[in-house]
Amino acid sequence: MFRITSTRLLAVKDNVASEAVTLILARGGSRGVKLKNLQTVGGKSLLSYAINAARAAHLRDVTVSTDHPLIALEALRSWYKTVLQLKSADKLNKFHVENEIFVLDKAKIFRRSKVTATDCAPSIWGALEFLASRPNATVLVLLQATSPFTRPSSVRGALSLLVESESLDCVFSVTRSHKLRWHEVNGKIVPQNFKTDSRPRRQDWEGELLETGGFYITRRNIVEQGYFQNNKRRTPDYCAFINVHRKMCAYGLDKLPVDQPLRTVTVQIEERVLEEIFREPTTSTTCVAHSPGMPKSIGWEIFKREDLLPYHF
Ligand SMILES: CC(=O)N[C@H]1[C@H]([C@H](O)[C@H](O)CO)O[C@](O)(C(=O)O)C[C@@H]1O
Repeated sequence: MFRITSTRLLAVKDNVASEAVTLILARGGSRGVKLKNLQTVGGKSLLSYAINAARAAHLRDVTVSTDHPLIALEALRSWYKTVLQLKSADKLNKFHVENEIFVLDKAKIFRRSKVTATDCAPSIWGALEFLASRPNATVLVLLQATSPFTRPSSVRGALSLLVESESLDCVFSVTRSHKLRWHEVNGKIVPQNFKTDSRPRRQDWEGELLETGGFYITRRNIVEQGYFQNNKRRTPDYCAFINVHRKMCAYGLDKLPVDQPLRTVTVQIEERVLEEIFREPTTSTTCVAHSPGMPKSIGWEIFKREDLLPYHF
């Protein structure tokens, strides 16, 4: 498992990273939640979180691919908070079209075709359609708007990891889980990742990696073969995994605190606590909860929420 550090972030070779293109797929016809990409969390649309993450990660070439005018408008609004106030025709005339992509300064909107925006179309179709218009791109960064907590530093770090390591074909976001899974077989429940007579203890088990869906960074040749990930071998030889914030995985979108201000300070503290426990699972709970700069109540709140009590001592 790789950890992204700020030193690594500084080491990004901009010339290589510049061959990377970032894509946010945001179709209008989402079935489960209508116009899902425009739904808000903490007062901001899911799409704007993805755009902001891309901008904060200093990704140079970011495109939103959509088949829906409101989504295109929201993409522009997120790029330029004032775009809705652009009343002068002069400003609007600055739009131009390049290879099917509407460009307004740095904001790019790709007109997604109906075929790649249907219910049964997988993301890879949208990615392939877009890449066809970008023959010089060697790396695709796919950001999913359904993960509003994707951290810019994770994306930037993941991209540098890929561009620095020729042997890597893809880097995508995962989280580590120690949950015991069961599945149903003919009306009976059967343990899936453990045996009932030897239940793993958290501290003796490295857990499992769960794909969070936050981002997928893949070399062009792999995408052209129809995949975001290759399955040649396990990490770190071909795929690398970034441990991203557990929250993305632990909370479904439906459980997010919709339209309530996000407590970002808590998120950072939470990450510190969890990292500490992953690094040293035998650390005492009291020790972590009382570490310098850690408000006591928050420490305990995190343990409770993450089911680390009473299992973590
Ligand atoms: C890159 C990719 O395959 N994206 C797919 C994601 C991820 O599989 C999921 O986010 C992983 O958690 O799921 C969907 O959004 C979904 O099921 O509606 C479809 C989308 O095509």
